[in-house]
Amino acid sequence: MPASPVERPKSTGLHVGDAKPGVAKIDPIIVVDGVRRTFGGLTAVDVEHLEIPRGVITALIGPNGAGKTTLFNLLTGFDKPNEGSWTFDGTSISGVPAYKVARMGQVRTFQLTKALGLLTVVENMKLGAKGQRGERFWSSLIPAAWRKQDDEIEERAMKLLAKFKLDAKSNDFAASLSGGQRKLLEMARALMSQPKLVMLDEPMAGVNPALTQSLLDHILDLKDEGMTVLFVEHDMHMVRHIADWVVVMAEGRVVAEGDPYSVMQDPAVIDAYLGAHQELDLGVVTGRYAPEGAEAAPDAEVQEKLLAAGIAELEEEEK
Ligand SMILES: Nc1ncnc2c1ncn2[C@@H]1O[C@H](COP(=O)(O)OP(=O)(O)OP(=O)(O)O)[C@@H](O)[C@H]1O
Repeated sequence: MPASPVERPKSTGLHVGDAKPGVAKIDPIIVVDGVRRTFGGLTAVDVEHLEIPRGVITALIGPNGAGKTTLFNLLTGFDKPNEGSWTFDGTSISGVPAYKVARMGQVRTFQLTKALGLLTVVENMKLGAKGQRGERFWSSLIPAAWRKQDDEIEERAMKLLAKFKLDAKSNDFAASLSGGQRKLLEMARALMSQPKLVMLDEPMAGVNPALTQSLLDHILDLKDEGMTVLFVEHDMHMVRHIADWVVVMAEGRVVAEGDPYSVMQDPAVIDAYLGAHQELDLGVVTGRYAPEGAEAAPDAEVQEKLLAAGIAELEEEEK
């Protein structure tokens, strides 16, 4: 039997006034204004105003094609908008390239590509370290300084790998890892740069149940260690139990915001996005339960709305 998880309370009181799209946060780490990105005639992102709260876990959800990944790419400097601006930690970073954004403390996980799979696990980790002296011309002329820093980086990498239970695999090719281990490596690599904000793109995709708990615990640990987490995810069980705040996008816009319990009971969100598979409760593995007064699994009510929307019937017919 796995040990009972330590209960980790959700953060509340994050916003000012009613929870509606664009609502101001008490302490935002990211503030987005008028960001629009089009591809030909298609508007992929059209966000009027969005604030991401600091020091907590925010989920970005929405149907396929809602613009979540495009917004991630814009905020991290991997893509450029047609218009709009945003700040990170009070500094404008619109138009700042990805490597500089990462150096400022805002990192995202990126998928282990084929090329990175041909590097070892520890080599992947070293790529995540920022400001490596060996990259700079003058200091690279002093091999002793370079080696000392390389040793420090390797030591940090091995400590993180031990935390993520990947240390025994440090010299294996990254391509040999399982889907879940890859996700852990992607997260560990992001932490090499000691970030303030970690952005995770579908952390649960391809993860088998054996590693689910470990992955969720690591994400909750990031928050406990003082980092802000923003993640895109389709797995609603995870969103409900991990997120302190949820932002819903559809057709490029932010259509709803709020704590997970309210957002997931919003009929507009259910209609637009949620399936009928809400019956599982992850509180048992994450130690995150619904606050007093909120229904963790509002199954009967949700089921009713789904029936009204014709979604539950559809599921029945498909069986
Ligand atoms: N490079 C591109 N060129 C053309 N269209 C693009 C490009 N990138 C994204 N799009 C389009 O922009 C829209 C938003 O895509 P995006 O990938 O951001 O959505 P998403 O919410 O992340 O979806 P998913 O959940 O399926 O990953 C989609 O209609 C997509 O086809």
